[in-house]
Amino acid sequence: MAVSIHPSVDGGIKKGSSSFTGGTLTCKCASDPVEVTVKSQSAHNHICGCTKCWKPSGALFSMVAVVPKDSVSVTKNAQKLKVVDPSATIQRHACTGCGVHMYGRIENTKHPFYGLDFIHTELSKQDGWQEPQFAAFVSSIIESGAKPDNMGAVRARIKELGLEPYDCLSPALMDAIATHIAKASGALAA
Ligand SMILES: N[C@@H](CCC(=O)N[C@@H](CS)C(=O)NCC(=O)O)C(=O)O
Ligand SMILES: [Zn+2]
Ligand SMILES: [Zn+2]
Repeated sequence: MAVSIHPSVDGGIKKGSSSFTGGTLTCKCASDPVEVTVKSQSAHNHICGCTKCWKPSGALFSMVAVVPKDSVSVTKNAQKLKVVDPSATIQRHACTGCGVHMYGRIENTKHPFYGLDFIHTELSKQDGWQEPQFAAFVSSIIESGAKPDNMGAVRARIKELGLEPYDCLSPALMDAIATHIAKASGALAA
């Protein structure tokens, strides 16, 4: 049986729609669910193996994308949200009822990704969100208890799905982060 990566990709990756302009994310509470409205298509969608990103139960990976923070608003039951780890770079606002992370925000204005919020588009009923582009922090699944001996099979399955596995972010995003830092330090002309 194929290794299960995440329910949104296990059956094959379905392309998003270039005309899609956003939708609503709903947590998993049976009553009074939190609702977040996103008025934008998502970008840089990827699966993430790190211990900090929210994963649906049983999944090895999370699926997470970014949107401009100004396109994100909490439209129902905001009182149920709480920041999981206030010391983290990404402030993940989770539902205190079901544990789902509704959005993650970077408050540090100097951070390379400041202005972008992190969202899990699987929480939306709408079709058309950008499909995942790569797999990040693959080795980190071991930190959640995945068997090191199975990593070859996990990476092979990710490749079979058409995604490239990386142990940090993708080269394009790592280059963007390094460029931002080099411009801030003066090593590169701004
Ligand atoms: N190996 C670590 C990696 C954590 C990590 O660096 N996660 C990345 C991808 S989400 C990140 O940008 N984290 C910032 C944060 O969590 O605030 C873990 O699994 O906990
Ligand atoms: Zn909830
Ligand atoms: Zn992550």
